[in-house]
Amino acid sequence: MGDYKVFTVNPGSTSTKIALFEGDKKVFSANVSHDAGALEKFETLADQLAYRKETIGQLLKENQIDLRGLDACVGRGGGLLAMDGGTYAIDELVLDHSIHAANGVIHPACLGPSIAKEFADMYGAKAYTVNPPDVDELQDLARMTGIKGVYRMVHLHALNLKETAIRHAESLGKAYEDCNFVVCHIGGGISISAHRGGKMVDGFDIVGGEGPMAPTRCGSVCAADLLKYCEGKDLKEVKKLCTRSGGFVSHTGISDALELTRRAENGDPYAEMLWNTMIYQITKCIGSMAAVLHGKVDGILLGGGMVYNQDLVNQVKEACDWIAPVCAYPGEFEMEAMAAGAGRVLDGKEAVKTYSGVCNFQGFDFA
Ligand SMILES: Nc1ncnc2c1ncn2[C@@H]1O[C@H](COP(=O)(O)OP(=O)(O)O)[C@@H](O)[C@H]1O
Ligand SMILES: CCCC(=O)OP(=O)(O)O
Repeated sequence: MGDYKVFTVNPGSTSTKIALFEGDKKVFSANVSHDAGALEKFETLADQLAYRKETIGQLLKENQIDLRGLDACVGRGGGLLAMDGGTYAIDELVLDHSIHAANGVIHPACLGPSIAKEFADMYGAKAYTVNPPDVDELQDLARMTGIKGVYRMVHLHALNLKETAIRHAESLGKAYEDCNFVVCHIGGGISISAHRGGKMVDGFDIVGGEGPMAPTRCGSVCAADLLKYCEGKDLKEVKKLCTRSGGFVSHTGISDALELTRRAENGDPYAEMLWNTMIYQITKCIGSMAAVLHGKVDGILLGGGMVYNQDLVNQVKEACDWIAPVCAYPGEFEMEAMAAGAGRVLDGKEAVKTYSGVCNFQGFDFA
């Protein structure tokens, strides 16, 4: 990659991460934690924009970071209508759809494009968003459900999943497009996905209640049980089980997996059962993605914060390494992925994409 100066911005639920890259070298990074109360006072995501930008400006000033000569600024995206993977120019449509969460998924990542565009304009740089969670490359077979008119659409940690896959393919001396992988992000939310020919051809929707239970998410639940559970309840509150109040939060009130494992180690049988159940469900989902790839799997790749836990990695290996080698990439490469995505288009290795604003799946002609 050329020696491009790229500034990356990743707004999260309780943090704002920034990083500056020169070529593939990270020359500065910072992660500001926001007090939950400080964010709660903002009614809408858009209301947080000024506060987030101010936080970033202050960080740059305190650390004497000079963005002059910037080539590109990349913001993690969100809120966009389903799209193919790639690096997208941030234009008026991206700005409008992300800040207003056109797809109805309200997540702080939606602030990324607005922040990136502002810094890019300030320094005469390009503004991009790379593989936002709205990337949906499902194959047709993965779309249909048993209810007429209901089709599967997914949201996943596309940024980290794809970067992990690209890096692992490189380590095998291959191109991502020539490999088959099952790639997982195991953090506050858990993404499990099947990658073939450089596309995420199947996966579980992390905002819709699919896949394994996660620290903040309920995961797949029998439809009949869920309908019964909904009786007499506020549906808005029930829906939060899919993204915020499910999983460990529903059972224990805490989302911190590290704390849950401490409780399990100290002999709490409930915590131990939850931990083992989550891992069991992860392995079942990995198995189903391996079947999607007809068993031709070059690797099962594990990323995300919980992969720092050796027990989790061991249990997944024990259950799944008959399918393919299980490789752990603890933490995430989100900032690196954004810089690399900008680098690929600045280098001309990949064409920059224009967001169409039209969902990339429009149903089947015959159904
Ligand atoms: N050694 C560990 N054992 C168990 N959980 C861990 C460990 N290290 C980090 N975690 C958990 O990982 C989760 C955060 O993962 P991360 O990928 O950063 O989350 P997010 O996807 O929300 O950004 C937290 O619940 C944290 O407690
Ligand atoms: C919009 C989906 C992105 C997401 O769920 O990320 P986290 O799990 O990090 O909240």
